[in-house]
Amino acid sequence: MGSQARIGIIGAGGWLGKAFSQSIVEAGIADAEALTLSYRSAKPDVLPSATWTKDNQLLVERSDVVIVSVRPEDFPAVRVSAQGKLVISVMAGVTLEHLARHLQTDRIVRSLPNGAAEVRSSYTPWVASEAAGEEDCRIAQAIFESCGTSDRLATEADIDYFTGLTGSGPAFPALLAAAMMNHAVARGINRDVARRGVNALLVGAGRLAELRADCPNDLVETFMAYRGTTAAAMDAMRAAGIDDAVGRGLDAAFRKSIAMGHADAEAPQPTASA
Ligand SMILES: NC(=O)c1ccc[n+]([C@@H]2O[C@H](COP(=O)([O-])OP(=O)(O)OC[C@H]3O[C@@H](n4cnc5c(N)ncnc54)[C@H](OP(=O)(O)O)[C@@H]3O)[C@@H](O)[C@H]2O)c1
Ligand code: PRO
Repeated sequence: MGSQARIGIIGAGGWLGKAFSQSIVEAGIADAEALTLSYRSAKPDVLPSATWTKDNQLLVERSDVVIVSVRPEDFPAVRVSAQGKLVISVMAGVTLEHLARHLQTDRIVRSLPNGAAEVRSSYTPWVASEAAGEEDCRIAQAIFESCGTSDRLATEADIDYFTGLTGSGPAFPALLAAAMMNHAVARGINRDVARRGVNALLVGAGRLAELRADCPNDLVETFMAYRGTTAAAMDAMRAAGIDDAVGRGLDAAFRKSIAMGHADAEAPQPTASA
């Protein structure tokens, strides 16, 4: 499809929809003029040369590839027929089977990016339906790589697991950083200074990980080997159950993703209309 790909994004006014529409143009996968972007409330003030619409069926008709980027609870209200089109979903917990039934196409890629797509640093795992062809998979992978890195996974259950691991993932360093900042402020450190310090270490840790590409266990051992302040802190955090807490969190995210898929299966069948 090259630069002539006609791509539609349902929910293009949202966090991921905006990131994808911009990264697709930046990467030269499609010109802005070849994008049809839908919104529900306010028309976003980006990509003015794309076609913006509230009509999702019109979007489907104008597109070869349709990306669905609404929240899972809003998906039932997206009543379109995408027969014969490639659909790429970024929605958490919405199964391939439900996507095919609801959108009336068997060419589906189910993916799970993360919020770092906004800074073109998402990690996006994906799976494809049996009917999705080689060219479908190639364009999907190119779209994901326009805003970060990506892997095709073996099974749909793996996507449910990665929904917590990397889809929700950027929230977890943020959770750790919030705990650190709260601790510093409780110790009487100025809030702005604590925020700058903690934000800087998040960015620095990310850049170090990018540069060294070490296994996280190796990085932990490198710090442990000093047997100094860092090891004292990490020993205390482990003794307090940090590994168990993280495991419980990832299990909870996996269960939630599966439960969302089951809820979909019980949802009433929509009637296709614009
Ligand atoms: N953000 C993440 O970190 C992340 C990571 C992985 C996967 N996801 C998945 O990605 C999807 C989008 O997430 P998000 O964070 O981008 O959510 P978001 O910021 O809330 O964006 C969703 C957008 O969809 C719009 N919308 C809802 N119904 C619509 C309709 N019928 N037609 C057109 N637009 C419609 C909403 O419009 P309004 O302005 O009217 O609400 C909103 O702008 C979700 O399914 C989520 O599970 C998100
Ligand atoms: N954000 C969405 C959620 O929390 C999907 C993964 C990350 O459900």
